[in-house]
Amino acid sequence: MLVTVEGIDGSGKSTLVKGLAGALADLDPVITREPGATWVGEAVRRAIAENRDPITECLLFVADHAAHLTHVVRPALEEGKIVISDRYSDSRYAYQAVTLQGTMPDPEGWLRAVHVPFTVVPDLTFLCVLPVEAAVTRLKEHKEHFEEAAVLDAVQTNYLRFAEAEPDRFVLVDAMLEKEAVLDFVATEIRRQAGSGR
Ligand SMILES: Nc1ncnc2c1ncn2[C@@H]1O[C@H](COP(=O)(O)OP(=O)(O)O)[C@@H](O)[C@H]1O
Ligand SMILES: Cc1cn([C@H]2C[C@H](O)[C@@H](COP(=O)(O)OP(=O)(O)O)O2)c(=O)[nH]c1=O
Repeated sequence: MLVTVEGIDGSGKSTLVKGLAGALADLDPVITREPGATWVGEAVRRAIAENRDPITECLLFVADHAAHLTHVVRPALEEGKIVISDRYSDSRYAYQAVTLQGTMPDPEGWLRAVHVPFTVVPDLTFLCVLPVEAAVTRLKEHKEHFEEAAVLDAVQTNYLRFAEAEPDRFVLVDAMLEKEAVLDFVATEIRRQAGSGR
């Protein structure tokens, strides 16, 4: 079963995924992430730091996804493992649809067409949702971050649109709850879905 965790920067994804490793230890999940599950992530970090060309950056994110699938996701799924990924293809559809605006007519359509022939669609996607101002406050307090509030707002609007279009795959998570409550909600839902044989 492939589970992904999505949401804007500062929505609590990394905290949640770390918590899931402990809370679901008996299910022996493979915990992974995009970008950075393979060496390609280093090229992505460099592209983000240099902040030059959005198409180059986007294609590096896609390359990171391809390597992630080949070296981590597919092998683990073939072994029957539960795979939990902190970000996955919906991050591209949500973020690059914004960063590629003005470079081509229909960035989201292009991104989806690039992924479809080789990606593995998640069984379950948790979308961590919170007011953009709350995410920005958390980020300012605790870590470096890359995106402006206006970008994060557009990204979150995209994510919510995806969730509405695929209600069977997406589960909305109230990211304003206490960390423990978020973890408990998501861990319970993963156990329920794993038990139903997804
Ligand atoms: N539910 C929560 N309530 C309050 N603060 C949180 C919560 N979850 C995470 N945080 C804090 O917010 C910051 C960003 O969280 P993080 O997990 O790194 O987000 P992301 O991976 O989505 O960017 C961290 O300092 C983290 O401790
Ligand atoms: C995976 C992915 C990430 N990103 C962005 C989101 C983040 O701003 C940045 C780094 O991702 P990440 O390290 O997950 O940041 P955070 O933990 O703060 O959410 O890259 C994309 O723009 N497209 C993608 O496909």
